[in-house]
Amino acid sequence: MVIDARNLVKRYGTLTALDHLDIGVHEGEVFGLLGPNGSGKTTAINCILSLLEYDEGTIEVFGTPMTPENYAAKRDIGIVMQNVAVFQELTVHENIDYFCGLYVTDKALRKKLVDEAIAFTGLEDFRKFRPKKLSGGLLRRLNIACGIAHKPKLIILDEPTVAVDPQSRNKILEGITELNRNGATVVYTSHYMEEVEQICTRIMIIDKGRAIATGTKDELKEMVSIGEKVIVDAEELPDSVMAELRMIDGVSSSEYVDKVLTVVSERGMSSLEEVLEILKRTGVKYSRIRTELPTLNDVFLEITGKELRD
Ligand SMILES: Nc1ncnc2c1ncn2[C@@H]1O[C@H](COP(=O)(O)OP(=O)(O)OP(=O)(O)O)[C@@H](O)[C@H]1O
Repeated sequence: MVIDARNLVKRYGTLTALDHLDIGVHEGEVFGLLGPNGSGKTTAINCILSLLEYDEGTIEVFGTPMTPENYAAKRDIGIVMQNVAVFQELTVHENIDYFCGLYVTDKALRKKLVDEAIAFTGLEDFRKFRPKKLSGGLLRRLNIACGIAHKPKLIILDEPTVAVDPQSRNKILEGITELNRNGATVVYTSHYMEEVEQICTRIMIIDKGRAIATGTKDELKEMVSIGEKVIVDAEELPDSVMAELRMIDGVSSSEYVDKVLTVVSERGMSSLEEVLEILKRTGVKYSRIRTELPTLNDVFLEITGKELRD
């Protein structure tokens, strides 16, 4: 296992930020830590990296106990923190060279690695720029380049796309997938379920410092009792039609709010055909129709009773 953290407890005064949390990350995974703001993602990462003391538990990284002095392990870890941490007085190139130089002393090798990191993050045109001249998205890309230039075996990214424009966000997500394809194990924290679904091979959903579910996105979605949702924009919907919709075999709930009809089926069931048949037969005027499969938000909602994006 690349990371084997067991029974982690971290308290800040009376607040328990990590509550007997186990995190196991296997080689080659893109492991997603998904949870709302304040659920303990950053705290968990900081404990794993030995940047933060914890109250209980054990942590091994690359099979060795993780301590602040475990430099052998640290050399093989790339960290991209939530807050951009670069030197304002250094250029893009100098920043990446500085961080890479913490791990790589051979100048020729370092030059090659820095150039690769610049190309990888698409910063070629900004080599000589200082951070304050960069947009938010480019700054994030610089932050990533600084964390990964030395080609670490394990890359930990803590919410690297917060407040990033869609173009940079896509570039970042594609880049992470590519790093993984090139052999890095990745730990990715986020409160955006779409991102985690897009790039992570296995996901742990956490809430209040506790793991509430772990698995592939398909495994997690199998945990929810609902199946497909049919969503229809309809100007008007008489109660008699609502009553008929509720009678469809396998429908677990239906509601009509703000001119939007939502019919939810039980797991493994679909009601699209019947919904359409009833709407047509009863002459209900409708416009847009779409279906949605369960999301990770539904998993979160069903287990915790609240939305992931509170
Ligand atoms: N230094 C600290 N002192 C006291 N409480 C803290 C400290 N750092 C974090 N906390 C609290 O611990 C809990 C977990 O915070 P943490 O930052 O790990 O969550 P997170 O999931 O990373 O959230 P975010 O996405 O907002 O960073 C929160 O309730 C937070 O307020």
